[in-house]
Amino acid sequence: MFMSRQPVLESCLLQRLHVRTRYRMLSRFTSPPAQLQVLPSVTRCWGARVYSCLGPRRSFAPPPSSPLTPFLPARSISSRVKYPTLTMLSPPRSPCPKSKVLVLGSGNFGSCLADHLGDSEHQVYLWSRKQEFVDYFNAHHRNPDYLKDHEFSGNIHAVGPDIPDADFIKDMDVILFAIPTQALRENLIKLRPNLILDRQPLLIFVNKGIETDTQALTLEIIADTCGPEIATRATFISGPSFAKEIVRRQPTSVSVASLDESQAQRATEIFHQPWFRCYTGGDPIGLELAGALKNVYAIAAGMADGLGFESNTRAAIITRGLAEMTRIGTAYGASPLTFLGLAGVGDLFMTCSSPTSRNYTVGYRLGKGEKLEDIIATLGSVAEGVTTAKGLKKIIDELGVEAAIATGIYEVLYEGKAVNDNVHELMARPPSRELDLPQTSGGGHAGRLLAKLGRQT
Ligand SMILES: NC(=O)C1=CN([C@@H]2O[C@H](COP(=O)(O)OP(=O)(O)OC[C@H]3O[C@@H](n4cnc5c(N)ncnc54)[C@H](O)[C@@H]3O)[C@@H](O)[C@H]2O)C=CC1
Ligand SMILES: O=C(CO)COP(=O)(O)O
Repeated sequence: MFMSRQPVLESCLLQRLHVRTRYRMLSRFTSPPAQLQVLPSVTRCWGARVYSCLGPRRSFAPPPSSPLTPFLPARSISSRVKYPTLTMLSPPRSPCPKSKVLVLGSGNFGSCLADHLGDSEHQVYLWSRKQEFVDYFNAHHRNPDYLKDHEFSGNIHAVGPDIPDADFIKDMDVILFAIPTQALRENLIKLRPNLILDRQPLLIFVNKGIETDTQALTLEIIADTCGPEIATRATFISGPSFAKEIVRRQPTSVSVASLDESQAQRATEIFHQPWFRCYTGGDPIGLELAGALKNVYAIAAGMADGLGFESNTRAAIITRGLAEMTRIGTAYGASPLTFLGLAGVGDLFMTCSSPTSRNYTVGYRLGKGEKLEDIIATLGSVAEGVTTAKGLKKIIDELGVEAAIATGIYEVLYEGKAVNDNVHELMARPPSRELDLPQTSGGGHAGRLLAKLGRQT
């Protein structure tokens, strides 16, 4: 997945002796994991390399279907079970330079990324608006609400419940926002007076959604609340990246984009590790749209699975969903290429095909006949696709692009359309050309947004 297998095998043959010698040198490592002992030698070597590259985790429970399962220790999710430290065989890239990072939002993704950065020896402050969270986290180094079985990096200190003040912020090198899109504006309004422009930390955003009332992307929310200078330098990370897999150091790759690519490069330097690859780009608008829209198609895919449809249907939803989101994105003024990247098809494929996805789960439960209010009330975590579908509908209407799947999901969620009728209506449409990109003039919505930022299209 993250490297071609042939070079891996070749380099493993060269490294095999080296790795084994180093195993013997490790006094704390008494015997290799059982899985590595029973595998054929070349495979064992590859396994040893992957295992050493991924390093130890305090929590680890590879799913039975994982392709890496044979190479990874059958570690209990309980952190009471300790495994030998193998990071020294392939240590994390040392962060250059070591940074002070404030993570806003202590849900699944905020706490997961705080852990990732803490493991890279950055000094991390994890903000929560709840005092109970702050007290519990600092006492136990665990998140009481999400990723509950994971023991978090010792380099994280929880802060809150008030938003950090100007004195605190001026010491930060990075502020990472992992707050759901609908709550971002209110938090940026609170934070803005504490940001000093000439000592502006790197601002990174990982939320995937569209603001319902305004149809604004995050870039526009930042421009509205903090001004064009801050928005232009804002950096966005998106891509197939389930929090619970990142904390287990499963190989993960993401897209990182900013209008100021030097900022995207800075973010990459902070996040990139052998188990977490970052690919930089300069189309934050496309990256944001891709991340937000894939959640709507994940609801559609889950709904089809919930109704009992199988592989043909899911493949059609993923492929037609990609065509649709590329069409919407292009009409908006984003680059169609961005939708072929990790933030586009990568994340679309993952969330449309995994019950780990909350958006897929919303769709699945709708397909099984549950009511939306009941699903939201019991999901326990945000599913951004539900609110995004509403903002997206207005964008689709304004752009005048054909987007039958997204429109159907909007009608199911907000107009009471039955899920079965939705499928029948989608299938009963007359035949059409498969792939067409809309013509854009004047840069579309992106042109207006960039003009707001003082940028020419
Ligand atoms: N969980 C995942 O694997 C990934 C999530 N994301 C995105 O990251 C964003 C956050 O998602 P999760 O952390 O998973 O959500 P979550 O539901 O696990 O946590 C949300 C966090 O935001 C906080 N929050 C909610 N309303 C708030 C407000 N008004 N002010 C301040 N804080 C507030 C909650 O207390 C909670 O700590 C979403 O946009 C999501 O799409 C992106 C990639 C992966
Ligand atoms: O965006 C995600 C992973 O990349 C998480 O997806 P869900 O929000 O559907 O769980």
